[in-house]
Amino acid sequence: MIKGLDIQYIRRFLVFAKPYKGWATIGILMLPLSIVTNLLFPWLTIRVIDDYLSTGNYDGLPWVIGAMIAVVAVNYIADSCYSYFLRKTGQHTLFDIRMSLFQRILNLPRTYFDRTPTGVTLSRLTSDLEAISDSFVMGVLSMVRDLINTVALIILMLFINWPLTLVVLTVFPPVLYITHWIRNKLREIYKITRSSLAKGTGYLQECLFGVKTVQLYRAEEEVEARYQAYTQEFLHAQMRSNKYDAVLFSVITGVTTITIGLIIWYGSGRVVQEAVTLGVLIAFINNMEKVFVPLRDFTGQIAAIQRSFAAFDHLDELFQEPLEEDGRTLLSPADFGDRLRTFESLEFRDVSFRYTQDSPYVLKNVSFKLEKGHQLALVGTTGSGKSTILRLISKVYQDYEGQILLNGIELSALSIDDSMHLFSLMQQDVYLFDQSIAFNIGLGKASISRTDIQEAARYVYADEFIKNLPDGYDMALSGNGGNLSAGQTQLISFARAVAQGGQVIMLDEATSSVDSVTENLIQRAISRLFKERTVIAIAHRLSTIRHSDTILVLDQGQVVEQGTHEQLLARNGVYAGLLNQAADQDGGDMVLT
Ligand SMILES: Nc1ncnc2c1ncn2[C@@H]1O[C@H](COP(=O)(O)OP(=O)(O)OP(=O)(O)O)[C@@H](O)[C@H]1O
Repeated sequence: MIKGLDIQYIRRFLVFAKPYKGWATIGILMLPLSIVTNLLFPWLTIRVIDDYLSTGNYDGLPWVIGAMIAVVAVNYIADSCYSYFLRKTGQHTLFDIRMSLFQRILNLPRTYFDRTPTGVTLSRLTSDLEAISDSFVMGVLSMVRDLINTVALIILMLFINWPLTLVVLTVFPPVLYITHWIRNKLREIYKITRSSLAKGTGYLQECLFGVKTVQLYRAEEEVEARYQAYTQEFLHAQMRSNKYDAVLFSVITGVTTITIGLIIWYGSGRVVQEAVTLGVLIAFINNMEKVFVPLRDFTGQIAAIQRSFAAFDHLDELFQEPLEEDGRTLLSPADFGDRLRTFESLEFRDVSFRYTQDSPYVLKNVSFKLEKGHQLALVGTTGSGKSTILRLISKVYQDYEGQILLNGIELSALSIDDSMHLFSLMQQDVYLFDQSIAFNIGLGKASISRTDIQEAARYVYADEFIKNLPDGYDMALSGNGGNLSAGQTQLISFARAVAQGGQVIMLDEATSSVDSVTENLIQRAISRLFKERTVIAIAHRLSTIRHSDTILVLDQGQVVEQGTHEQLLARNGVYAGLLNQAADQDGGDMVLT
């Protein structure tokens, strides 16, 4: 009844259980013991009734009763060990799946995050894994045991009295048909349930992230209405699945009762004719419970297992997401030797790029060269492609046309680790974790010392303000640096980039205005970097732009002008126009946006 695809999933995920096969083996070895003791009990019941109670000969009866007690005890122990060891295997396996998924998510390309809301990924790691833990690990274990027990019981019943067993078996085909039909229905519904839950979680995550904006713009009602729509979809799917669950449950309960009635009706007639003993009839009535109750539970477990198959489906999708470097042939360190030890040059040759196959080009034949010790400023109106250039250098996106040469080597042939160690990125939209300032500066450099962290902060003039904060470098940040000012956040981002130790600084200059003292520190840090390092900067402030050896002016993805500040001013073209525009709006340092 398990479809080919399901078996494929199970196989794929069973690989994770391999390290725990010792525990699984102990659990599985308990199964025959559980089955044998389960069969011995009805057999001993028949013996007690037919050989002792019906004949009035009680010699040896205490031994048989003793044996029955021992059988029950062994059955109990075998069942407990079976559940304990297999659950332990399941839970450790899930732990490994969770860690492996998390690691994979961290390495997925940016395109995945562009098209997938964060909440959807979040629900894969939380509710989908929970569904597998609750339903698959627990459900499958009891289902397998119940199924084997039921088959074994039916075989025993056939041996004891086949005509009575045939009475029982006549009801099996309709029951199996109904179970199969409802199973398919439930599977469809569980898929909807999980995807609406994921959508709801995604939206919830987005709302909580932007709750301040929601409150500021009084958008509570609008946001609530959308959340209600998602949760309502979830509720409807749940209601539908409840309906099928209820039908299934009552069908099985009804069938059990009818079959017991049939057995009593047919069996008592045979007892009167002395074709069946009383012990056999009583054992059959008892066995009915043992055949149908697992069948009823089995259908309940099927519902839970459907839920976990839908979850497997989602996790499998995530495991199938290609990693950025999948399918690419990369050069190994042996191929490029020590040509990447120090930064020499970075060259764009006719680079064109679009984010997706069906979207327009955002970079068109861009060419420039950055030499060691030089500074390059990227200038242009919003959306002209400046950040995209930095993203291509950082290998956040890779499928560009043309050539990007790092020290003469094609960038797409290098792994992120082999190329990115030469660069440090100073982001505008820096993310600060809810950890200490020291942790945030040293991010990604597990072995960095406190002295090096302080050195990096001193280099960008951040040391003084950090030392004046309560707890200094150990001050805990919260809410993405919500307890710092915008300027302080920028300085920490600068310190983080310097601590990374890259030879080329990629700066995405912030446009937001900060207080004049911090602004002064930021300007001093930038001019120090421009004097001492190789820099490629998305520059907005005239003071930053003027420090650059080369200014690249971009317009709608194309390089329209290239030169020094003086050369471009003399040209009186796009750059001069941008400057004039900024001069009209600004009082102090001009900001080109
Ligand atoms: N992840 C993305 N997916 C699809 N299109 C994108 C993506 N990021 C940017 N774009 C598009 O690419 C174009 C260039 O964007 P880019 O961020 O490089 O501009 P920019 O010059 O850095 O702008 P700004 O100064 O406003 O930051 C824009 O039209 C933008 O809409």
